[in-house]
Amino acid sequence: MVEGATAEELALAAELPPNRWPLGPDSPIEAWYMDDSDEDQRLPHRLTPNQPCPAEALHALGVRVWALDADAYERGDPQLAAIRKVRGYSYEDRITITPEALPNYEEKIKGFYQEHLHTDEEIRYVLEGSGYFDVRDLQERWVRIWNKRGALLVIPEGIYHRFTLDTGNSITALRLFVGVPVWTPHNRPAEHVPSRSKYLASLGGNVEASAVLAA
Ligand SMILES: CSCCC(=O)/C(O)=C/O
Ligand SMILES: [Fe+2]
Repeated sequence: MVEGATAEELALAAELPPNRWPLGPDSPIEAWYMDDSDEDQRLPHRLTPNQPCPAEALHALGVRVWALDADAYERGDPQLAAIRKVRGYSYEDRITITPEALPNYEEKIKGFYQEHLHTDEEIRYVLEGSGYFDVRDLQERWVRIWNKRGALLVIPEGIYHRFTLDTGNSITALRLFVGVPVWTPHNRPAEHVPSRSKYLASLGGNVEASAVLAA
């Protein structure tokens, strides 16, 4: 139990089991396996036919999601407050990614789309617009996670991932963090970064199972 959190806060912040995840085309979050074409990164890159990534597969990779009421943000959303408290997210800022709003836009966009990992969780809450967070699964496939207004996404320390805008070309998101933020990306290969082995160890049997599947 998190110190100081009430039962109500714990319930509001609770992780949903994957079979109740708010994933799908009518939800703020949707996930699918990507094709390998090198067309514009902002296109959806769905396979034909589309192959959704099941919530259980994302959960097994350590990804966590919530669909929040973005309209409630400005008036102080109790669910977001509870998640922040229970998960210890003490830092918060806001990033808007458009050519006009983001200094060094072209360079930043390129950097976000380089496959990388971080030494902490990456936590983003979409307030406006949308974008794609791609994560690598254990068979080296890219899973594209489409995050729209209301999507709160947590991707684990040590997972290889990247970010791109979609064809809407705009996103405003909250960046949350435990303590003083460290944004440094470690571009692949980053096997020497302790967070990578920590991540793989955290997956436990999933790594062995995936090796068998990939063989
Ligand atoms: C919408 S947040 C921009 C992407 C980012 O901060 C990051 O680290 C991507 O991996
Ligand atoms: Fe990142």
